[in-house]
Amino acid sequence: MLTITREFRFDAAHRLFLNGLTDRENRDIFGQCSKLHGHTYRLRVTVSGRVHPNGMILDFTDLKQIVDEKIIARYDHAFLNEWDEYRDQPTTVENMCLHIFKVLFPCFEALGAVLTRVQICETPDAWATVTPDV
Ligand SMILES: Nc1nc2c(c(=O)[nH]1)N=C([C@H](O)[C@H](O)COP(=O)(O)OP(=O)(O)OP(=O)(O)O)CN2
Ligand SMILES: [Zn+2]
Repeated sequence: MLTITREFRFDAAHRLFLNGLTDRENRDIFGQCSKLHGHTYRLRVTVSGRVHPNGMILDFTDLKQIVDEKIIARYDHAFLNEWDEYRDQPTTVENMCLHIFKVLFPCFEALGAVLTRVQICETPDAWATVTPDV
């Protein structure tokens, strides 16, 4: 399969916790990550589709515009826990990937491309990846 990928970066703060638990209980589960801290996240977005006569699946500029508008504008320099999508679930890279995939999929579908992978790196050596169900 032929795909194209663009990488984005955003800085955001978060803390990992479960609603309804005490600070002590959250600290037992999430350790230091239950305290407020931040990351420079790297987000990789991959799409596939047919190669158009211009030689492109999708212009990287259009890909960037969509991701900037739908994701980066909301998440860069944000406190992630404040967003509705994380009201009832922790701001792990797993949940972030699942949410971003859900948001972006229809945007690329409207342009005739298929979102095939979303990957978020929280640190240089820890990340999550989501691909569509087959
Ligand atoms: N499966 C997941 N595990 C963890 C996540 C996650 O999103 N998914 N997130 C965190 C925290 O956000 C934490 O900030 C991760 O930072 P990290 O530096 O990796 O923390 P560590 O203590 O594990 O690494 P050190 O290199 O020892 O500082 C935690 N887990
Ligand atoms: Zn963290």
